[in-house]
Amino acid sequence: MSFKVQPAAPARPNRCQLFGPGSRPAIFEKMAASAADVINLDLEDSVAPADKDSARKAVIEAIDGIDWGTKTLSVRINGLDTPYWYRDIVDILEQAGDRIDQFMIPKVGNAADIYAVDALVSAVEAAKGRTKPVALEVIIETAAGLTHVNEIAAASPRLQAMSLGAADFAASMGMQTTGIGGTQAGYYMVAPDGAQHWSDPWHMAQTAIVAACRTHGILPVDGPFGDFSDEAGFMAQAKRSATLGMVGKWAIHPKQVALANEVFTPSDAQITEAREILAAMEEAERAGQGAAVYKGRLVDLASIRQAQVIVRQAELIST
Ligand SMILES: CC(=O)SCCNC(=O)CCNC(=O)[C@H](O)C(C)(C)COP(=O)(O)OP(=O)(O)OC[C@H]1O[C@@H](n2cnc3c(N)ncnc32)[C@H](O)[C@@H]1OP(=O)(O)O
Ligand SMILES: O=CC(=O)O
Ligand SMILES: [Mg+2]
Repeated sequence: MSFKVQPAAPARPNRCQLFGPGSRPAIFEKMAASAADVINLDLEDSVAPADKDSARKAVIEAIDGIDWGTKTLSVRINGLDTPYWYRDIVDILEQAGDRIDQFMIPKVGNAADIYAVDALVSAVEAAKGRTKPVALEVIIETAAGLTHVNEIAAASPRLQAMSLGAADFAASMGMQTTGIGGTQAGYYMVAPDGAQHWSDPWHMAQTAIVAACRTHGILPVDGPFGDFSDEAGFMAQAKRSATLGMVGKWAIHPKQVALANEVFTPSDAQITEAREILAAMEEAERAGQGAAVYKGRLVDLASIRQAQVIVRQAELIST
C-alpha cells in the first residue's frame, strides 16, 4: 500500500442513473417514480438547440416542483464549447432551490474545464447565500478526456462521479461504429479454428476511468447503452462494467433501470460468499495464519479486502 491511503468514494447508491430530456417535462414524474438511484435531467444532447431555453425553465420548475424522494438529482449542463452552459448554471442556482444535488459536465477535456465550472458555481452559490454546495459529475467521452482522465479525477473536491459516454467517445476517437456501447461487429479476433471471438472496445477506457476514480475517491459509472430493446446486450455490458469496478450504469429508457439495479446490487449468493470468506479469514487469524482454504481455493488478506467491497456495497444499498 502506498503511504497515501486510497480515499473512499461517496457513500451513496449509484446503481442506475436514469436520463430524460429536459424538453420533455411529461416524463419527469415518471422518472421520479422510478427505481433509479440518480436522476439526470438533460439540457445537453437530447435537447434541440431551439428548445434549450424552455428546457432549462422546465428543469428549474421541476427541481422544486417534483418530489424526487431520496434520489440524487443531477442536471446535465451543456458543454463548455457552447453558448448555453453558463446560463444553465447561473439560472438554476439563482432560480431553483436546494433540491438539486449535482451538475453533470459533459465532454470534459482537462482539469481546467472542471475549474471553470467550479469557479462559476462557487461564485453564484456565494452571491445567493446557498448553503448546500452542489456536487459535480463528469462524462469522459472525448479523446482529450481519456488522455487527461487522472487530472480530471483530481480536479475538484466537488467531484463525485465520472461516467464513460460511449456515443461521443466513439465519435471523438473516430471509431468506425454508430452503436452506443456493447459489442461492435468489427471488433473481433479469429481463433485458430476460424471461430470469431468478440472483444470489448470499451475496456481500456473503462479501466482507465475506474483507476482514476478509485485513486481519487470518485464513483466510476458506465454510460448509455443505446439499443434499449436488447436486454441481453445491456446485461452483458453492465456485468462487464461491474466486474471491472464500476458502481452503476445509465438508463436511457425506463426498461433499463431494473436491469442496472439487478447487476449492481450484489446477489444473495455473492454476499453469502463474501461473509463466509471473512469468517474463514477470522478463523485463520485466530489460528495465527494469514492464508486459508475456502471451497478449495486460496483466500488471504487481499481476499478480506475483496470480500469487504461486496459487503460494503450490500450495506450501502440496504440503508
Ligand atoms: C448519448 C446520450 O447522451 S444518452 C443521454 C441523453 N438521452 C436521453 O436523455 C434520452 C432519454 N430517453 C428518452 O428520451 C426516451 O426514453 C426515448 C426517446 C429513447 C424513447 O421514448 P418513448 O418513445 O416515449 O419510449 P416508450 O414509448 O417505449 O416509453 C414507454 C413509457 O416510458 C416513458 N418514458 C420514456 N422515456 C422515459 C424516461 N427517460 N424516463 C421515464 N419514463 C420514460 C414513456 O412516457 C412511456 O410512458 P407511458 O407508458 O406512461 O406512456
Ligand atoms: O453522453 C453520453 C454519450 O455516450 O455520448
Ligand atoms: Mg455525450
